[in-house]
Amino acid sequence: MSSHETRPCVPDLKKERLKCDFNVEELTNLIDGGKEKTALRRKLRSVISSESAYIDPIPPEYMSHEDQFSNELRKTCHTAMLMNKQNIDIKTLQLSKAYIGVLKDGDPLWVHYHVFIPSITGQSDPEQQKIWMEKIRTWKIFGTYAQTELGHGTFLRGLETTATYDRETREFILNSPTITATKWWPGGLGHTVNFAAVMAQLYVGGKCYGPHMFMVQLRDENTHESLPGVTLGEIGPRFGLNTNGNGFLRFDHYRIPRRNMLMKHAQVLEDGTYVKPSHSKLSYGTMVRVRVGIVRDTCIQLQQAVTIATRYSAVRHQSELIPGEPEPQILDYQTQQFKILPQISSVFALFFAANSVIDAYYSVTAQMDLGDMSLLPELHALSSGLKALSASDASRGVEICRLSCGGHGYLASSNFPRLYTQTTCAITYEGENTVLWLQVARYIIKSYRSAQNGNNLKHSVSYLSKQPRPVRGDLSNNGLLEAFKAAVFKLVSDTEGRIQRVCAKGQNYHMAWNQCSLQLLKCAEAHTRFYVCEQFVRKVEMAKGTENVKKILKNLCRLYLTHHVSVNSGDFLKSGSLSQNDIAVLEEEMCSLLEVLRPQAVSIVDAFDFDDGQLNSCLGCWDGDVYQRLYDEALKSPLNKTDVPEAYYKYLRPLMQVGLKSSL
Ligand SMILES: CC/C=C\C/C=C\C/C=C\C/C=C\C/C=C\C/C=C\CCC(=O)SCCNC(=O)CCNC(=O)[C@H](O)C(C)(C)COP(=O)(O)OP(=O)(O)OC[C@H]1O[C@@H](n2cnc3c(N)ncnc32)[C@H](O)[C@@H]1OP(=O)(O)O
Ligand SMILES: Cc1cc2nc3c(=O)[nH]c(=O)nc-3n(C[C@H](O)[C@H](O)[C@H](O)COP(=O)(O)OP(=O)(O)OC[C@H]3O[C@@H](n4cnc5c(N)ncnc54)[C@H](O)[C@@H]3O)c2cc1C
Repeated sequence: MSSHETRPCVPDLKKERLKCDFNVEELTNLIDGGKEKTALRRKLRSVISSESAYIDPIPPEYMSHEDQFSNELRKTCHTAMLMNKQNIDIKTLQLSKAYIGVLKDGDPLWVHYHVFIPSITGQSDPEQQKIWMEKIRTWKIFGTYAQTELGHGTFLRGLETTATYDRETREFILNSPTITATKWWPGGLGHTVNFAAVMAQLYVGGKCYGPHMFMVQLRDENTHESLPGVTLGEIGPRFGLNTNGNGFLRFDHYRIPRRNMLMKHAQVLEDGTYVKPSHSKLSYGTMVRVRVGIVRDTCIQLQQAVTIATRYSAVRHQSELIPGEPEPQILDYQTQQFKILPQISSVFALFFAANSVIDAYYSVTAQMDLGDMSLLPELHALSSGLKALSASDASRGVEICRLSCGGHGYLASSNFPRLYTQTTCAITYEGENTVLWLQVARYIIKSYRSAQNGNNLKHSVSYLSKQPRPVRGDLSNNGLLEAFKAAVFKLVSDTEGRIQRVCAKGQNYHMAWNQCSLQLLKCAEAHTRFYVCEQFVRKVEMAKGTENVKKILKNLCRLYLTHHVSVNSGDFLKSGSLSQNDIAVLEEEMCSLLEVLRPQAVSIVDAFDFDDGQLNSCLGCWDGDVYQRLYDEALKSPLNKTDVPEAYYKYLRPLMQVGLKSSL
């Protein structure tokens, strides 16, 4: 049973928690990766929760843009000091769930820790690392990842910032030749960081060698003033993440030493000789790493949203289910269960997928460090697909959770608006989703063709070697995975056939690709969905623990499978891997699973173990005292400081005094 079991809560939630038939703490440990990790997370959380510096002086919604930024910078700097005192690695803290809730609308140093530092460690040679990492460790250098420009974010070969080698002075000259060459978006670039890892087109002896990365000082280390030749600023208010300090940057023939090119993979020697990397896309390595991390991050955002929606749905009563009877908890409506429970299953699907892609990342990069690049294309496809799938599933999931809370879900005090803006931007950053889906499709089509030519395929696409033949009527988990394979195979073979047909009509390959890109997107998503389903099934099969926790996992896994078969039933029918009757049986099973899981829903989300400070939501609080919290939060509005606001005297009263002349 949960350790929270004895804390007071409203009767509805008490009743829900008493229904719990599994060990909540065991599920928490599973999600954390073991008992010790739960203990560590809670220890970190208790350090964080006891810090008065993290209390916002007023709700940030009521602060100016400038004050919001300053308040978050204050907290992020306090964290650095605190972790230093406690001898805790700040990157570990930031990736831990323990830190959730401290920064409300973005961390101006997030890109420094999780994109800039990995760029330095992953892209510079040992000598460069030694120099720069020392300065990073001693807080002399804070940096960002400056790649995107006003004119180009996706198409990196189209970047316009140039880094031209001057052999005489052994320097690179950085320049922004056009307005569209302005770096635009990098987190912290506005007014926080003093350095940046800058992606620029490398020119040596008049020849362009494509995008390469450079370590560039932007501000004076003592005064923090921008250096001559560098123009910096903030890009203005955004849909969300308004305190990330996203900035712009222009160079005017700005010189940096030759050794400021990051030289782990490619080099420019003093005499201007270019030494090429062992794989042309190694300079894109940071992006692969961050895409992998995003899967885990979006999963945690969805955990917060489903916790809020589930608890609120247990507390909220509305309408009549049976005429004349008391209003039921809205969680008793099947339609409400259908909004929320598939999102809970999605959390677990993303959780297992995130773990598996993180493992793949470390094992492939270890091989790459030994010089074997053969698995990079598969890792690129896998990380791109999972980044795209997790970002779009999680942001859709957060929005469904918000809608499931009716009007109150629209209030800032529900915390849904922030959660949504945090999750939806992951669809765009680190590779826009459509673009990444097309990268996955490219890998799948290439693999399919390679198999047609008799070659062996890498593990994740090996099922594209030959037409899978699922056993008709086998609706077990393995049976459904086989059906998935057959459905994806059919999508891929049809799409590849269509590309060939378009080409046969005289169209060039690239135009044919574009004409088939809607189907290509479908192939990519279906392939990635299959991967996620397979990981879910296998990880649940392997899960250790008590029978009741395993039962919860099995039911959630089954809900995930039946839900996604139902949503994509057309693909299964077209491939002949499932019949109409199979689909009807599976949809009925999905509805029964909603009923089976409903009594456990509150306890499952309790297992995510967020405290109220982290959820920051009137609707999702542990005790369920929703209405009092909503009322108290409304009273904090500055407009409620006076009964009659000043705006009344300025605008409304003069209008009322004039009166209406015409009788409309
Ligand atoms: C283990 C990890 C643990 C922890 C990680 C830590 C934390 C992360 C956690 C969470 C994040 C949470 C919050 C974040 C808050 C704020 C935001 C923070 C950061 C955002 C930062 C950014 O957005 S940085 C900018 C990102 N920009 C992009 O992603 C640009 C997208 N564009 C591209 O990647 C490429 O240009 C392209 C793929 C679209 C096309 O490239 P290009 O035109 O050059 O190539 P081609 O199309 O011609 O393809 C050539 C072949 O190369 C293959 N390819 C392409 N990319 C790669 C790659 N990266 N690796 C390997 N191979 C690659 C391509 O497939 C082609 O192959 P072929 O064989 O088919 O020829
Ligand atoms: C919150 C946030 C933080 C960010 N942080 C950073 C950062 O720290 N550093 C940094 O360098 N950048 C950062 N970025 C920039 C981000 O990486 C880019 O916005 C992203 O890569 C998308 O590029 P774009 O904006 O040029 O979109 P575009 O590529 O212009 O996309 C616009 C539309 O065109 C479509 N499109 C583009 N190319 C193709 C194609 N080949 N095929 C089909 N459709 C296509 C897209 O699908 C999309 O619908 C950040 C962005 C955000 C929102």
